[in-house]
Order: sequence, then structure tokens, then C-alpha cells
Amino acid sequence: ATQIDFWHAMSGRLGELLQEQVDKFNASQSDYTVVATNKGNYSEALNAGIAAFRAGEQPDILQVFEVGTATMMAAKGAVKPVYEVMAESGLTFDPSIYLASVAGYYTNTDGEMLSLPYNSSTPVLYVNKDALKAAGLDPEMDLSTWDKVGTAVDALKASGSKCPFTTAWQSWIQLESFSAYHNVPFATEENGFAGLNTELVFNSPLQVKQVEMLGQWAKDGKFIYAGRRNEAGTPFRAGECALMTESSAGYAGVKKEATFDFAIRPLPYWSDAEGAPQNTIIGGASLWVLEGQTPEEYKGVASFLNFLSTADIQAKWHQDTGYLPITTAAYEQTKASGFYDQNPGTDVAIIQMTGKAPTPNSKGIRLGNFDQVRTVIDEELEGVWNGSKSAKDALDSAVSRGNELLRRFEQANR
Ligand SMILES: O=P(O)(O)OC[C@H](O)CO
Repeated sequence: ATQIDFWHAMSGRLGELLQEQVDKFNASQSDYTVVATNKGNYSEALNAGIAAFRAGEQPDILQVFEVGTATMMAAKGAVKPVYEVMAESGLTFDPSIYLASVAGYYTNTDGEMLSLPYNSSTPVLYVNKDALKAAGLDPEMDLSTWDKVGTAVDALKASGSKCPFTTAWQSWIQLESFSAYHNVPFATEENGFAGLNTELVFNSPLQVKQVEMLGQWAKDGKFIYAGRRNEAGTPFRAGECALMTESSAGYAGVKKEATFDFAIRPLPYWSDAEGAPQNTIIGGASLWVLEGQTPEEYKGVASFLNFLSTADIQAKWHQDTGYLPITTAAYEQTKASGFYDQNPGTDVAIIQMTGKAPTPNSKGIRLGNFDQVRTVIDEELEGVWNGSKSAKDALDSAVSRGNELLRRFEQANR
């Protein structure tokens, strides 16, 4: 059988579920063997892919988080667009089966799919209902706004909670999605979609207010910072944290490990902010096919991507992980099975993503050197959490340092 190398960044429960899909595909036919390899976290997997390409040892398929999208799009000669792989394979490929709000992010202006939106997510609020009860709060209480979350966090702290609130992916959730959800720009030029001459603008009063609030909570022991990526999931699943903002795909681990009653709620917003709540934006990753493989391998890749897009596989992946269903059929199948009724909150992500038509501020973010920009944001936010910087100074500094990285990308890709 022809070997198809698939490099990814899924670990923990998500890694197990990905391997399950690969095993099923391998068992379903005998022409191809997909070999899935974890290459570390999203940044590490992206860097491993780039380094391997330079050395001529790239895998057939590379999973790249949404942050690496502009980098991959600019990497002409390294990427073989999915629409081309599918067309050459002779297999059926109907781009209209994919949800527009998901696939749109990975589709060029001519409507051609560049990468397969394999695991798309959006941020939501996880609630440990037992922890709310223990603090004398109604576990069904309204947590739709940051004011209301603030009330809950105060009561949790007062009753002795060691971790009232935590967040995963601070840049993605508290700044990127936060901006989209409040219909304010994160960057100019339609968040980078309209041109490489984009500039960061996430230091407006509303974003400063959010970071100020979290900084105050950190000082008061109400917000416990766990790390830049999904580290917050560990104390939340262990029952130590009462509230957590995290990717909808945090569901996979919470479902498996939580021994408490939990709920999934929409991401909170500021009720006094005009235009909120808008829609949240896409996160997670997509699958990129790399250049330099044999025709037989590309045929295998096409066959695997088709397999991943079938309604049964997609519906199960969506239900097990919390990632969005990428096709309409998988969504309809999940609805018809009664899954959303039996597992309340599992449809929050899709409603939040698709409930409103996106605006130029909310359709997504497309920036070059975005992974490096995120590192800058992470460093600056950490300065606020540890009390060494004000929210305004940190965001101003992140904007100017980030803009330098954007200019470098613009110059290199003119
Ligand atoms: O945890 P994921 O896979 O939903 O990804 C979260 C963020 O989008 C990563 O940039």
C-alpha cells in the first residue's frame, strides 16, 4: 500500500479521536496507509512542516492552525491546493457540501478550496455547575455578559474558590474573538483579508477594558492564568476552576474526564457595547496538502480527505470533539439523531458562529507572521496578569511590536 504521511498537532483525547479516524480509513481499503504523527503543539507542527519542506522531507498532509493560514497561502510552491488535488484524483468533490462560514475561511476569492477545514472551532464558556452551587449560586444563572460573569466570579472568590475563572488561548479568545464578537476591528484592511498593508488596532477602549478587567481579576485571585494555549483545560477538568473560556473542542476532554456536572454557554459579551454579540470567529485547524509527492500519494490524500468529509465520520468527530460540523449533512445528521437535545450546549458553537451574517470585523483574521504576533500578544498579556504592566501599555506595545512583524511579512511577500 502507498504510505500517506499526515503530521498533526492533536494530543490528549483529540489525538486519540484523530487516530481512530485514521485507523478506520486504513481498515476501509487496502491501497493506502495513512501514518499519523503528532508533531507537538500547533506552532511546533507548523514549524516542523516548514523545516521539513526546506529539507525536501515534507509529509503529504500537514495540519495547520488558523493562525498559519496566511503563511500557508503565501507559501506558493510548497502547497498543493485541495481543489487541485481533488480535481486531479478524479474522485467526486463537491465544495458546496461544506458549511460556507467554515469553508469560506480556507477558500480563495475564486471560490476554490485551498485547505480542508478539518477541525474548526470557536470559543465558548464552560461552567462547572457543582462549583457554582457550592458557592451558593444558581447553576443555571445567566452568564451571558461579562458583568454577570463578574458577579459569579466575586461570589466564587468570596466562598473560597481557588480558581473562579480561567481562560485558554488568551489572544484568540480575549482579543481576536472578543473583537469580532463586539464588531470592532482587530486589524485594519478587514482584519487583513483586504490586503497585506494591514495594521493592528486591538488597543481601542473596549479591548483595553476587557484586559483591565482580567488584570484586576488576576490581582484579586479571581482569574488564574494557566498558559498560552489550552493549558487551562487541565485545572478545569480536574474541578479546580469554576468557569473557563476555551475552544468548543475543549469538550472532548471535559466530556471524558469531568466528574462534575458541566454546562457549555455562549462566550460572554459586554451588554453596553454596540453591536454585541456579533458572531465569534473560526479557530482550530485545516489540512494542507504539500507539494513534491507522487501522483499515487495525491490520489490517496484525495481519498482520505473525502473519507474525512463523509457525513458519518464528520458527525461523529463533531459530537466527540466539539469541533464544528464541517458539512451540512453532518450537522443535519447530528440534529436528527437528537444529540443536541441530549447534550445541551453542544450546539452553542455553531449557533454563535453562524447566527449572524459576518461583518468585515467578524469574518475572521488573516495576518502574516500571525504566530509570532500571537507570541508578542502573549508576552504583553502576561505582563498584565503578573501586575508589571497596565492593560493600555501592554496593548499599545503589542500593537506596535506586532505591526513590525506585519511590515516584515508585507515586504517579504510584495
Ligand atoms: O483548540 P483548537 O483546536 O480549537 O484551536 C484553538 C485556536 O484556534 C488555536 O489558534
